[in-house]
Amino acid sequence: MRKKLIAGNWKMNLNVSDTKVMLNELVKKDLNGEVEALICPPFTSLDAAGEILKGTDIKLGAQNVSEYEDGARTGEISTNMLKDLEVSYVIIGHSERRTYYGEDDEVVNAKIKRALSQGLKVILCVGEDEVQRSENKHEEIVEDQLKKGLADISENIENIVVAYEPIWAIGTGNTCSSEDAESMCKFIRKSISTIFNEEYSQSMRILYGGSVKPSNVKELMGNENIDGALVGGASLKADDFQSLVNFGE
Ligand SMILES: O=C[C@H](O)COP(=O)(O)O
Repeated sequence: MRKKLIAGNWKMNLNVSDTKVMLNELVKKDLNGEVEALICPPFTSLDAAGEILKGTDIKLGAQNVSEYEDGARTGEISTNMLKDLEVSYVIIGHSERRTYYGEDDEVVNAKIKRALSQGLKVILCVGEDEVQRSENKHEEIVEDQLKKGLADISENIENIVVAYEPIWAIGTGNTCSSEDAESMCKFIRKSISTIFNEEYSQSMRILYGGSVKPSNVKELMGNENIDGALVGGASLKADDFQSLVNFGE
């Protein structure tokens, strides 16, 4: 049985004071214990967030990590630094990193290898853009991202989560239909069985991301192959995040 995961990706939002206000409110709320809740704040808020989440069931994640060990890499953050702050998950290959910072599949693969080797859990993001979808190339694009991103990985594969995020649905309010999201998550599970094996593909969690909100989370989570959500905008407020974890209740 795959435990559902609701992950909040705050992106470049909420400074340290805002983080404290949001999380102090969130930790007082009743959250569905059957669902794993994860908050991924900006690097600058990880320490403060970790202090507040300590002793709760809400996990802490980062939005990016370097593929290199500690050393002369100005502006980068290492796995060692994340682990020091009790971070357990890291998002890798988000479309905003791929598009705005030129992260290609090779870099994504190196980051995943580094994170897994250090015992971090990875949320690998894949997804097609609007043109690729209109040309009916979405499966081909996603399969290619999975094959390249997960190439030559055999260590700690149970720590990989995949998030299907169609770029045209991110931050636009255009949610992918529940049927299309399920169809792509099912396709991803099939691809994973080819890359690794059938047994592992059945145990791996696959999330949907792109304009998930309290009003549509229940329908999306009712699908057989959708094991959670990676949520941007709707994860920034404690009430909304509670509602996401409680599937709209
Ligand atoms: O990582 C989260 C996704 O990019 C979705 O963002 P969104 O919920 O604001 O559409």
